[in-house]
Amino acid sequence: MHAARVLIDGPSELVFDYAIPDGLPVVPGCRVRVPLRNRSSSGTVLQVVEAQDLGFALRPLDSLTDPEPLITENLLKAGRWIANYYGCSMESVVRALLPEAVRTEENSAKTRKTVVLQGSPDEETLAKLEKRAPKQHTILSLLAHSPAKQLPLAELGASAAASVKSLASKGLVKLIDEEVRRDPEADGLDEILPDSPLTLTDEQQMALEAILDSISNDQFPIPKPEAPNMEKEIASPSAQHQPRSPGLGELGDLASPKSQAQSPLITDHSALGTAAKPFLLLGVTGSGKTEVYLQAAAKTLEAGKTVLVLVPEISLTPQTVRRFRARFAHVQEQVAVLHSNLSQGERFDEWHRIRKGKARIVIGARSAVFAPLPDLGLIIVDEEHENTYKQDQIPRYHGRDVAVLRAHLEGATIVLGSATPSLESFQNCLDGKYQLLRLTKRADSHSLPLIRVVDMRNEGRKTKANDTFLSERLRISIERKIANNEQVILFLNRRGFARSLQCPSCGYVCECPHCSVALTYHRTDDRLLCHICGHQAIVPRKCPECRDTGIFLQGFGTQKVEDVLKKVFPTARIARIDADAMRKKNALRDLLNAFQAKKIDILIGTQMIAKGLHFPNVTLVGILNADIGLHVPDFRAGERVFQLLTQVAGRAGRGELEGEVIVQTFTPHSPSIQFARHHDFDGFAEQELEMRRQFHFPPFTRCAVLTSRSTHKRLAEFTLETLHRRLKEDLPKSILLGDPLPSPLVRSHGQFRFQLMLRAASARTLAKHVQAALTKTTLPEEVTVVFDMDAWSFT
Ligand SMILES: Nc1ncnc2c1ncn2[C@@H]1O[C@H](COP(=O)(O)OP(=O)(O)OP(=O)(O)O)[C@@H](O)[C@H]1O
Ligand SMILES: [Zn+2]
Ligand SMILES: [Zn+2]
Repeated sequence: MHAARVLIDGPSELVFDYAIPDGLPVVPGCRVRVPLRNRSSSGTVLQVVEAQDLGFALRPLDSLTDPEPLITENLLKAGRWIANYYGCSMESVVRALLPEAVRTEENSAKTRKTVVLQGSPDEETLAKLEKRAPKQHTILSLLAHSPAKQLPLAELGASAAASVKSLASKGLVKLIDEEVRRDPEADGLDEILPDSPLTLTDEQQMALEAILDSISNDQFPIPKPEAPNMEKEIASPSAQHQPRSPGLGELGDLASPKSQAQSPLITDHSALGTAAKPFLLLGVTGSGKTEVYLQAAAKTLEAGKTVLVLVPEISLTPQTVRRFRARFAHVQEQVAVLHSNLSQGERFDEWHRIRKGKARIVIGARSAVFAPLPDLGLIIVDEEHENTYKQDQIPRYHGRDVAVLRAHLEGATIVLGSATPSLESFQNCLDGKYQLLRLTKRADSHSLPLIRVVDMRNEGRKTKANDTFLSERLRISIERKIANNEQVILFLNRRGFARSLQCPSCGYVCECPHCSVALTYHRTDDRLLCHICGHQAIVPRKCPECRDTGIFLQGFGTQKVEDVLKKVFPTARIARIDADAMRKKNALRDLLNAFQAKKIDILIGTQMIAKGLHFPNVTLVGILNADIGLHVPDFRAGERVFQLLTQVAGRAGRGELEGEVIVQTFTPHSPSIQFARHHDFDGFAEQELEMRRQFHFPPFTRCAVLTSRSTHKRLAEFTLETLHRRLKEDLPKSILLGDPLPSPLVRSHGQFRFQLMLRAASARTLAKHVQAALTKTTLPEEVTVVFDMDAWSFT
């Protein structure tokens, strides 16, 4: 006899076996109702197992909630891998796999009463009806003239029900419950004009052909990704930590002990044909990557397969989404865009449309990686370097890496695209794990914009105190553009909290001698601290380089910039995009539309405006403070600044007019700025990778962060110190263990936070060791401990 191993919905992570009643087609991934103590509960079947003889009969499960499994076998496999690798509960992963809207039964499909004509009535019947029941006659002729020979009951008038009932009793019509789609696009969206494929440039053509070759090549073996044995996200016993449940540890199919591969998820690359490798499409800004995606997607659909497109965030990439809609306007009903603001009902319908293969091209952010597309042929991850792909809540998965895994499980082709790929992905190309495709020229054959670097160390003396962020050069350029009716984007690189010390006259920044990241100033005890290794330093009263005494804390916000600019350019129309200004629904869309329509001269923004926007009339992009992001306690700081400068600069000169970029900085010689200035990704990657190798950072190690949080500062600190001591016992040589330290953002949401960083060549070794330490430690009730594998945020 077989039993279903069922994960019960709810936070307690309970797993129980239930007998499967005869004839019930229960397979892994099915949703079921089961008896639990004296009530009924819902759950997900993780496995179907041989029932053991326990000396008593297993309780049978009650029923299947859906006729078919909601989670496909491949997604269930991916889910198990995520639970293991990121050290979170399978329950939390099932929550990610099945959106709330799909799990709760109240959202079930919306239907409407519909009247369907049955055959065609003979003359005699019609004549009789016309005389005796004119209303029934009218309904029949309406139906006969409707294209589908059916009409919603509601459209037949208020009192049609009785007539329809008697028509039904005569067998002339049938009343059915027709499923209707709650169409998220039914109202309010701008009209989309269909467009057609462009003639590709040679580079685009070569990239497309490589991708298409891989799609038509079906020999795609199933990989064994590295799966460390982490159990779950760990919390205090009362809050989240529950005794280990049966079933979750048994991950035989994925947890291959031999797998040792480091980066994204692929173990034995020799087993994969060359065509099967993930592609990294490295194309300079404006090189036409999107056109390559569009044509690859079209071919995939033609081949009868489906397409998944991941973007960093739907609301921030409106132009990319619109281009997909326009290209596939002729099969509009096959496109699903998974916005975060879909209603529960809409989400339910879109999800089922996808699962049934009705929506064959899905566009969405991170969580769309779990869209249940059947026959997946192609996955595109646009702007693959974006940190929004890393989820910062349980389960803390990386959407791009899960996409790579999913592509392998499904035998699909995957294309990661960016003008500034992550060093993780680029190193995978150097290692031969990914295949690099390059677009080196802008598609419209315009040249990349000229980037000028303004040394702000010389500006302080020239300008008045209240507009020190605006150099002469930038001010003059803005004036000129406005006079010419051209548009300007000003970009403010902002980090709210972590402050570094920088000398205003020479630009010197206090850095950690061991880690080469900026030291963070802690006001409370007036000291500088390295948030990676714990190195401490006293605050210099004079600049160590130039002896200037004005060494200061830097940072100003978009609001202030806007105020000052309004004074400096009183006639200009100025608008600001930042998280505060964009709280209102559609505010971003309206503002971008206004900018497109040239109703705004100067647009000020933060990181938000760095992503794939395309405004032909923008001829000047100013970057006000290129340094800020450079001096945060994060080993990816230099990489982020390079990415931001390159992406932002890429917004200039995308039309007929030539573009100009002005970068203001206190550290004009920093490599991130210089390489960005020369549009030199390879140069940047080479020197940055050398630094990463030397200091043992990713992609050469796996890096995880262990954080303790509590409203009681001392408790949080003490807990992490205890964990640190445990971690030090029998520490494997290959693990680099950092000190327990206050987080850069030490207090957040009323909780005190302490963290330590772990690095190792193997994620598995790392996770195992952490798990062992946690098992040995009893966590106090009020403390939450969070494990973040492949951490992307160190705040
Ligand atoms: N083969 C082509 N012929 C003519 N124009 C093209 C071609 N391919 C793309 N374009 C146009 O060039 C512009 C830039 O292309 P696209 O936005 O696809 O580049 P991208 O690489 O995705 O840019 P980014 O990374 O900066 O967002 C668009 O206006 C697009 O319509
Ligand atoms: Zn100095
Ligand atoms: Zn350090």
